[in-house]
Amino acid sequence: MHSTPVVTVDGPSGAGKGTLSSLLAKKLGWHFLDSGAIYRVLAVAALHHDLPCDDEECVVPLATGLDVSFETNGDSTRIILEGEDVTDDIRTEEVGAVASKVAALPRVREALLRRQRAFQQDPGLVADGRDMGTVVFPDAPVKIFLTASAEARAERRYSQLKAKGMDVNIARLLTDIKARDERDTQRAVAPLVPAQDAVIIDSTDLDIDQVFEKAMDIISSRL
Ligand SMILES: Nc1ncnc2c1ncn2[C@@H]1O[C@H](COP(=O)(O)OP(=O)(O)OP(=O)(O)O)[C@@H](O)[C@H]1O
Ligand SMILES: Nc1ccn([C@@H]2O[C@H](COP(=O)(O)O)[C@@H](O)[C@H]2O)c(=O)n1
Repeated sequence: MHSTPVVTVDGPSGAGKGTLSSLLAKKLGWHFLDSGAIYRVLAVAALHHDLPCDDEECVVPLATGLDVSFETNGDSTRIILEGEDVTDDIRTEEVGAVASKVAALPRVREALLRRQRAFQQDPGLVADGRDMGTVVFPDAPVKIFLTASAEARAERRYSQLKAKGMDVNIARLLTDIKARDERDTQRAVAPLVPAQDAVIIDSTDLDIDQVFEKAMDIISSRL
């Protein structure tokens, strides 16, 4: 068994996993894995290469040889795919939707396992995703499942995209979030479910500081 500690943060889209995980990683001085970014990069690569995103035979070789690097400089990380900076391109709702399609392919998930586990390095790792506590790091000593109502998550996404100057529609965002929840929870392999030993935080009525405080309490009690 690996001795480097891992805190896993799983949950549905827009629950605040990325925000919480990066705050925790900073506070603890640990590494941070944004596993969703890997699925998003794979989605962009499939789109660039014009591959059918639901065809396992086509996507598995791409996942296995995915030429991606995460270049961290202080607080910012640039994501480079095949020599091209795709940091901003991977964050659209469209790419998120394609990511959830490639993520439903069992052999694609298998092909990305080793790449994700390689992030487990001293002094510790905070891992953000859907199956961090159930599949990728089942022995993690601290597992958090962060959720919020679909309406709260759509509102958060709306504010986030509006702040970036994007033209967004809240009803459409809510529909997209529900569709992504459906795909992520109903897929045959590594569906989105809390690990049996996860602590659930419902952030619907909590601000970021309150969520962070709860998570730090959980970590202190388990480590
Ligand atoms: N508790 C909270 N209250 C209000 N807004 C929040 C809260 N947590 C996060 N947010 C905001 O919600 C938006 C989405 O958060 P974030 O990107 O961390 O979610 P996520 O779960 O990582 O989503 P995804 O899985 O789709 O990447 C961000 O703008 C973030 O600032
Ligand atoms: N461990 C994970 C992480 C992500 N996914 C899929 O990727 C999509 C995009 O993820 P974001 O967290 O960046 O929104 C997501 O909807 C999942 O389908 C996954 O399957 N497993």
